Amino acid sequence: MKFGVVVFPGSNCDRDVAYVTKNLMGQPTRMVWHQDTELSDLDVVIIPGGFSYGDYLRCGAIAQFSPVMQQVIEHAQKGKPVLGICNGFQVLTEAGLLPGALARNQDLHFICDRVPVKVERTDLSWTQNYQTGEIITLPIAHGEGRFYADEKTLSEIEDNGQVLFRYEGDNPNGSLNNIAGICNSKGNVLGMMPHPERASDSMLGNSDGLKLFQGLLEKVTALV
Ligand SMILES: N[C@@H](CCC(=O)O)C(=O)O
Repeated sequence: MKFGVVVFPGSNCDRDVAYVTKNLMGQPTRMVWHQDTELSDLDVVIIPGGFSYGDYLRCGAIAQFSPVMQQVIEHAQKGKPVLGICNGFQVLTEAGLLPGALARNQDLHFICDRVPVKVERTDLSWTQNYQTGEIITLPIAHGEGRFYADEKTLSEIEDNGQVLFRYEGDNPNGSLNNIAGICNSKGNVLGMMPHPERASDSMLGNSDGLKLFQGLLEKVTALV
């Protein structure tokens, strides 16, 4: 399975993601510069964390206009997997591939921590290797991670079962309904604020995030 990792000016988790897909999972992985407009060789597109365009205006607000994004949208429209981690999640909401928005954390501080996260749904490839209701620990590092959606959108997200990950216990950033990660209605686009790639190598003391990437290898057809 071939992975593509999108790189914007200011991305800083691109190599961490590639380390997981290439070194830990042994899958072909291509770094995709944001001006690249050819993604047809890829099975999975990952938009990594970081500070694309210096987080000017709003996180992800400028990256959505990069040339690569039109191809990312087409990739998603074909039902192929797209994962946005942290800044990648912000880019996906800005691009309209996921509902809602990520606003500044409620205390207006950048948060860097490890937090318990509950896996809500396990019938999609992304989460099939977890148990429903399992509490995992994942790193977070963001200034704009407070998930927000208007009332109607929020109830649609909940009613459709689009919440895959929820903060357990303390809500670190004020996200509505403790939302940490959502998918689109088809299930093939996932955005999450926690960083699974930073919790994938047991050498770092936590590999709770690895199962998410491994899930993609085993049953991609279950995504749609
Ligand atoms: N720059 C973004 C995300 C950071 C990241 O992706 O790690 C923020 O502060 O909200």
